[in-house]
Amino acid sequence: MKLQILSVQSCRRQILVLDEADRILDAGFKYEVDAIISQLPKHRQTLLFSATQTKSVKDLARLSLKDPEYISVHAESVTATPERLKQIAMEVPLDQKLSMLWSFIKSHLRSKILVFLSTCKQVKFVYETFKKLRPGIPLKCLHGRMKQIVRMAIYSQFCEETSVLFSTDVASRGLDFPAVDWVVQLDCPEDIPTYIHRVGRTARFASEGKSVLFLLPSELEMFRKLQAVEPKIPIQLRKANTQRMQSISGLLSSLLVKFPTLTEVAKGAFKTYLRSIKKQKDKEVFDLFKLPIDDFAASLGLPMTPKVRFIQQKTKKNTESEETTDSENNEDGSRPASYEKQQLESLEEAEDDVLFPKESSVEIEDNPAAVLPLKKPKKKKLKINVLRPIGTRIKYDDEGNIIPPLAALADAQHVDVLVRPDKVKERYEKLKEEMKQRDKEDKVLHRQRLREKRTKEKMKLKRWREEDEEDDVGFDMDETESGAPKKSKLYFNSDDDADEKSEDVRLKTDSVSIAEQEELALRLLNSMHS
Ligand SMILES: Nc1ncnc2c1ncn2[C@@H]1O[C@H](COP(=O)(O)OP(=O)(O)OP(=O)(O)O)[C@@H](O)[C@H]1O
Repeated sequence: MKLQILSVQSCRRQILVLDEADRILDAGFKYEVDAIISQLPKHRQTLLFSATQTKSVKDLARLSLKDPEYISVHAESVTATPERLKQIAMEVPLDQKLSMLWSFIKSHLRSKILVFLSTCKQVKFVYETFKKLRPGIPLKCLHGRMKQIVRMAIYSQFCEETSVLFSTDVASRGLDFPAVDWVVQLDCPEDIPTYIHRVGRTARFASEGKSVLFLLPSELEMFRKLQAVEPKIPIQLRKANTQRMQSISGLLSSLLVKFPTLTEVAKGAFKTYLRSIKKQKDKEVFDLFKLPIDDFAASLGLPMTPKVRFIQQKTKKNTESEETTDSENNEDGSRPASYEKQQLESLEEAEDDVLFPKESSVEIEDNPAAVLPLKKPKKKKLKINVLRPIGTRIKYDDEGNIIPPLAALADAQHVDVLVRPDKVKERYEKLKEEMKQRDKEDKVLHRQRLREKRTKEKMKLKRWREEDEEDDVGFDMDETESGAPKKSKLYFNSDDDADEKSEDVRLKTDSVSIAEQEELALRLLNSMHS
């Protein structure tokens, strides 16, 4: 909830109206309210509205009220909450909350449900994960980190559509959603007025509605406080039916693996929830150190419990305190009552600078910049321990005797035992001979391969030429223009040796051809004479 001063030029205005006056008058808006009042005439009418009106003289004195009159619309009402509202509280362990909420939504698919959570990151986490798990009803989310125009769009959608809206306390006051069937308070409200405003989102005017408040075992004091309110809040404590509950921690784990960005959202939800508990003023209800933190992290699907500085500091301090001297303890060995308080106070003072934004905003908002410390954390310097003993590594030989490392260099007396130069020389010679022999063998092998290759090539060439000659003999009997017979074609000319051979082949072929021709001519002549 934020208050924005648009213009304070109102000296002629006669009436000041403050809706949700108890909230507007609390410390968070002091600067803005004082600025507005300073611009208004002293003689004016001041109207304050709220379902949980402040009667604090201190608050009212700030407004310079003269003879204030308290008017209650429900003065005759026996209950502080709407008459048609059915209210129940359920004890649910922290690690079962999400599974319980999931099961609740799955069994109320035709209801319009408004779910309240403590922080923006929790809203984001539940909205993103449940959306991916597809419960069978439209889901929406609303929180203080959203722009006003987006918030208005979500508001309109939720007014019109049967759906589930996950929200922070940004929707706990002043918003008039029609026909909300259920208000689910997944996280315990900070105080009784917040409870009344939250449940007031249903059963409005003449309509009916139901609300359920999830309480951790450590938060049951809130139930007793609600019962003690006057006029009464008719709320009943019921046992959760865990048999009908569908556990979703496994599904959430799978989602986090599939969508790694969700892991960061889950970590944010985890941390901001713990921070919100730590920040609560009512320590009778909210006790951070009673929470099953590891189980809570696992229930969000996180594989490991994220580190939370203020819890670690507390745990560390507890461990250290166990080692303190008896002088700090009472005679019976117990710790003085003030000790724990002191520890917590000093811890809170130290953490507040680092963990909480010093904003006037009432909603617990997860400003990452506010979480970061202003000073850069100093990098841990690497220290080299020069006094560390060196050379203590033990080596064993084949027989299991200990060989000190670098013994040959460090201790000349044992050099002979460890390294024998004559043997080394002998070994080198042997290796050298072997290398030479292998080299020789390699050369021979290489030459042999070359020879084989060349022979193969020659053979191939010879075969081609022979084939070519055969072709010439069969089909190329024409003479050239000069009368000489055509030369056989030479396709490959890569080798001198091959050239000579081809010449022989060609000459032979030519001579046979002429002889045949002569023989043919003689036969013709003989046949003519005969
Ligand atoms: N006399 C009336 N006749 C018909 N409808 C009414 C009447 N009074 C209130 N309503 C309806 O009841 C609903 C709640 O009214 P309104 O928002 O003014 O309540 P409110 O006290 O300001 O609530 P809150 O501050 O808790 O949000 C509205 O939808 C409004 O139209």
